[in-house]
Amino acid sequence: MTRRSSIPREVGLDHTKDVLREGYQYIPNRKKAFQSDFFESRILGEKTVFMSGEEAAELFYNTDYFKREGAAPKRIQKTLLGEHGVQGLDGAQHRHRKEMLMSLMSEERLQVLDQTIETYLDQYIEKWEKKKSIQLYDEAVEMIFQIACDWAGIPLEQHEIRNLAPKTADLFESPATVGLKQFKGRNSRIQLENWAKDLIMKTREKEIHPPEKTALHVIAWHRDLEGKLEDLDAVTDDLLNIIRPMVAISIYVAFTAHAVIHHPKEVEKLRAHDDRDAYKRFIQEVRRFYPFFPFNVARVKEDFVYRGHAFKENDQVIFDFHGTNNDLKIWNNPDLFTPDRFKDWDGSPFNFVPQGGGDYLGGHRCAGEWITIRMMQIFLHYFVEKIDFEVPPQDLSYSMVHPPSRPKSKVVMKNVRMKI
Ligand code: HEM
Repeated sequence: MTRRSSIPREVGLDHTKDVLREGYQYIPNRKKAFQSDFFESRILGEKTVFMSGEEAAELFYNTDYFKREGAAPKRIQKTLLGEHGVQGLDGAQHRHRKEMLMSLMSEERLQVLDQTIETYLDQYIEKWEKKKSIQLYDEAVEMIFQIACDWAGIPLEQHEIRNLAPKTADLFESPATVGLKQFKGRNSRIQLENWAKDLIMKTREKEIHPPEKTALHVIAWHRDLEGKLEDLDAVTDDLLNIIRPMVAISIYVAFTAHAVIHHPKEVEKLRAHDDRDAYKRFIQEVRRFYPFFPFNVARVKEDFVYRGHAFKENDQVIFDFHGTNNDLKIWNNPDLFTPDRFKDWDGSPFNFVPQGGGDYLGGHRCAGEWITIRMMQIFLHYFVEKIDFEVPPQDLSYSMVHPPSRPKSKVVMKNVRMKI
């Protein structure tokens, strides 16, 4: 029996190649062509409902309808996420682990992070002053790796910084790749898992003593729902779920610098007012405007009907982050970089979703959104108020096809100087 549906369907056997060819624009292009926020297509040999926009976000993040178990493709688990992370959990197990991760995000711990970021930035700027030019993205990867480990209570040897910082970047640079780059990402994941496992075992065996409330301490001593010490593979992924995405903020740091370079009038506004809200609005606009993760995948929990479409248990669904952040129904002139639009933003958890939507504890919204915003704000403050730099000719364009995108030149800055 064929299924009836009011959702438009893209004809053809399989559209995986179109997804790879069009990248961030695959869903928005069809949304426009079908004049619909929902459409059905086939990718990786599976019938899939694609959805975009505010209503779609509300549906996607409803855990009565969708689950994450068995949703993420293996190539993403073996690079970005790990096979035992919270991303693949549902229900009570998910909530229990997510509560532990969210406990790391207290105001007290975020203030410690703010200070740590400033300390490292001051040290790095001293180093940059001695160089003719720097590549901001690479510097940020190395610096934020140390910031993350310091904040997480992880002891680091000098040689580990050079070895592990770029490997951490491999995890978020490789998921959408094939061949050698994918192989490199998988290898880096194995090495980082060994490193994280070793840190957790040493903590449990009291060979090292990370301070209380740090991520390493909290994660290593976490107990499961039955009160037993959490499974080693699970906590290994939890620890990497802190370090890896903190390092990934390097991409946003590069895009923040990109926005500073391209929007001098907006920078002038920041200088004129120097108020925290203006800085926050600028950062929110960076997160809305620039592409990061294009979309995410889930599976239908139990049969249900929505918009006349029969969703069947285990069907694949994909939700569009970038297209929602640029949706004409939500944002006026989404192609313009306009931080002031956030003066009127209603704060909905479903219409601005650079790091997912919905609820932090009950759902899969990113655990590190507050860290991301604060770290970006501090970097922005340094770019605007604390340092001078020149921008030599370079290719600052970025891809709208291959995720995660970033400025091609990695943002070269010349003659970086601390302002007097
Ligand atoms: C670079 C900036 C970041 C971006 C663009 C980002 C984006 C995302 C996205 C799109 C999701 C998936 C939401 C969903 O499942 O639908 C997610 C989940 C997650 N993120 Fe982030 N993130 C960032 C930074 C961070 C940071 C700094 C941390 C931790 C310190 C973090 C920890 C997590 C965790 C643990 C999850 C899984 C949540 C769950 O499944 O319940 N992220 N993030």
